[in-house]
This record gives sequence, structure tokens and C-alpha cells, in this order.
Amino acid sequence: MQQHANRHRNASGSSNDRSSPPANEVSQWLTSAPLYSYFRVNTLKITPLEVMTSINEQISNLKRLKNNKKEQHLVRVHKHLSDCIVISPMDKSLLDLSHKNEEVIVDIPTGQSALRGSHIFAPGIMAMAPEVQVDSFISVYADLAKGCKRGYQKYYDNPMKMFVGNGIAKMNRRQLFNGDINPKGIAVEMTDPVTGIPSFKLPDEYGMLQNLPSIVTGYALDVNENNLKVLDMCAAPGNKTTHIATLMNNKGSIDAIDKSKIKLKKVELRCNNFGIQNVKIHHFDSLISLDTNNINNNDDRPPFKNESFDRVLLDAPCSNLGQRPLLNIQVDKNLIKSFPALQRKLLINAVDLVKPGGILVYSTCTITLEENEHNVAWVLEKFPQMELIEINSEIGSPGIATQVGLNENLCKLVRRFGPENAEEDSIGFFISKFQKKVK
Ligand SMILES: C[S@@+](CC[C@H](N)C(=O)[O-])C[C@H]1O[C@@H](n2cnc3c(N)ncnc32)[C@H](O)[C@@H]1O
Repeated sequence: MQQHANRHRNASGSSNDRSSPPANEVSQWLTSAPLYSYFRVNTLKITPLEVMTSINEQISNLKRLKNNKKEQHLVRVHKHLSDCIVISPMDKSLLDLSHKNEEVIVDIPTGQSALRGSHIFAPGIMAMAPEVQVDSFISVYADLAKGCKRGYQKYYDNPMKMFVGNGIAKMNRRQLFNGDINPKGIAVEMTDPVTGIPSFKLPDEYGMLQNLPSIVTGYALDVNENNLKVLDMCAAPGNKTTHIATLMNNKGSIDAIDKSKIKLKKVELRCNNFGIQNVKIHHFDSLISLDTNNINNNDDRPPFKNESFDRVLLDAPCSNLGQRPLLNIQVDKNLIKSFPALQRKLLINAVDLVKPGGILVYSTCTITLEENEHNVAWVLEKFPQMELIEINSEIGSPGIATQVGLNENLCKLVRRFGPENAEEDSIGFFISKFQKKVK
């Protein structure tokens, strides 16, 4: 019996459903980088056309493309999202992906970012060959074995170093490892990443690289009306807060809560860069964001009164099994199992804080059924005042139906981003949208 159950178990964490992709397909998908990158334009300061022109200029100046006769159309505005620019990968036949003698070793997060089109920043470099000069053309490897000590002097020979592409050194070994001060800034400009995703640099105020489903989440909150009162319960580092504020055109108000003080600094910085003025930042625990004992007379800060908000976003802490590429997937089963309980506690507060007629969006950047469809089914069962409503988006797929989760019809109302989403190859993600019934 056990054997039978395991055969049908899949990486989404469930048995008995036939629509989840098999585990090997999921792990292959998780370890690879999404095909496209997306830049969400800060429309408070600049138009998508201006940003597109600027990205286009930088990309067409890349050496690989400049010397090539084939015309490439790598940059376009998303057909459904007017503030989202889609950047396609470069034609791989134009890239120089031969392994160079001179190399640098980077840590796993830096390797993952390079696969998504980032340059290599100094703090991510573990080792650099002594012969590397500024402007040398070098190979970059991610140390999947985590065996390379920072500043390692010899050639790092390990079968678990993964080639992520080639680039031009902008610092040498001495600048990286001999100084007293930790170096910052770009140490290698990636010109030929194995994924072909081009790198570019724009002023911070123009907007930010953001995953497609995160952009869809901002739209799902429906903030077109004037003077809405919005609560973002898990806001840092502010990707969605800044998008929602932009969609609100700086009108109304957003209370942005997070329990991480350090990460809230990023929310503040982004809001300042983007020219956002309608966000109030609170270092607080959203598990106690509801004023159950009526102790707070100030509605400018948490805990907030019952039914205070027109819109609530709960972009919940989760198992993160969607953040591609995950070059070393380490599944701590006990940690993963702990998330649904935390998410449900946050959902209880979210339900209480939204006004009748108001909207609650619940999202995660993971693909497990327990943190997604099962939590949605739990809300519907526990809170009859909450109705699951459609997300008007053609992007993403319906949810996965199971006996303990959502049925086929309810699955059509949610958006799931996983290996089944071949067309808009993105990170793993889940979005659901509820409306509180008017009494
Ligand atoms: C998925 S991230 C949010 C990402 C963010 N919405 C964005 O788009 O940039 C989850 C966040 O929840 C925060 N968090 C976890 N538990 C929390 C709690 N009890 N109260 C408030 N924030 C919490 C974490 O610090 C983390 O920043």
C-alpha cells in the first residue's frame, strides 16, 4: 500500500491526484532558470516605451549582438501587462560559451543570479585565479559543493562546480581579497551567460526586475478605485508594495508591515527611489496585527481594528519551492510542513482585517498544494463570509484539483505558475483572490 502511494506522490507534495507533474520533471524545472526576464516600469517616473528604448540600446550594443547580421527582437511590452517589459534570451549560437583558462568561483546565490542575467558582484566571489587582469575575458563557475573557501589561492578543481557563462573581469584578485574593506560593486560583467539572458543596468527610479507572477499579483488586488485603504501584511523587500502604490498612482494609502527590520529598509529605499508617497511602513508582526482587545486608539499604526481595509495582500512566508533556478534544492521536510500552519494564522488575521465587500489576495512563491490550494479550501470552509473570485488574468494556469483541496471549478479561479506553464516560463507561484461578502 505504502509503495503504491509513493508511486503516485509528486513534488507538489500530494498523492491521489493525476494532474500534478511528476517529481523528476519538477526538479528539472526548479533547477533551470526561467526563460525570460521581466522589468516592471515605475510609471510614476517614466514610460514603458522610454525604458524599452534604453534596454534595447544597451542590449544591441552587446559585443555578441553588434557583430551579428541577424536582427534580434529581444525586448517588448507584455501583451497583457502595460507596465511590464519582457526580455527574451539572446540567440545561443551567438554566445561564446567556451571554457576559458582564467576563472572565478562564485557562491550559489550569485551563480543563480548570473543565470537570470545579473552581473557578478564582488561579495559573491569565492575565488579568482591570480593571473586574471581587469578586462580579461574569464569563465564563471558556481560552487555547488560549497567547498571553496573565500580567497582560495589555487585552481579550484571540483566536479560540482557549474559553468554559468563568461564575462569581463572588472576587478582583480588583489582588489577582491587583499583589502581590509569588503569590496562592493560589479566584479565581472557577464557578457555570455549560458542561459543567454542579457544583463543591463538602469537607474533605480526606472523600475525593477520582477518576476511575472509577482506583477500579476499587484494587478489582482484591483486598486483602480480612488482613495483605497490597502494593507500589505508581509511587505519586504517591497516589490509588490511599490507596484501597488504605482497602480494607485500615489493616491489612497498602503500600510506595509513586515517583521524584518533589515528588509524594511529596502522597502523604504525603493519607495524613495520610485517617488512613492502613499506607503506607511510598520515594523510589526502580522500575526498580531488585529487589535482584538481594542487597545489601540491610533488607526495610523498596527494593531488595526477589525474590517479596516478595502484591500489586503497576504504574500505569505513560504517554503520558496518556486524560486528558480534552485541550484541546490535542499528540502527540509519539517520546515516545509511548518508553513501551512503559519499561513493559516496569518490568513485568520487577513480575513478579519478586510472590510465587507473588500478584497483579500493570498499568494506564495511555492508550488506545494498544502500551502496553496489546500489553504484556499481551508479559508472557504472556515470563513463562509469569504468567496473565492476570479483573477482576471490570462497568465498562469488553473490550480490543481484534489479531494482534500479545491474542486475543478474552484481551481479555475486561482492562478498557478509551475512546470505546466510552458508559454510564460516563470518562477513557481500561486495567487488566489477572495471577496468578503457584504452582510
Ligand atoms: C514572500 S516574502 C514577501 C515579499 C514581498 N511581498 C515582496 O513582494 O517584496 C515574505 C515576508 O514575510 C515576512 N514575514 C514572515 N513572517 C511575518 C510575520 N509574522 N509578520 C510580518 N511579516 C512576516 C518576511 O520577513 C518576508 O519579508
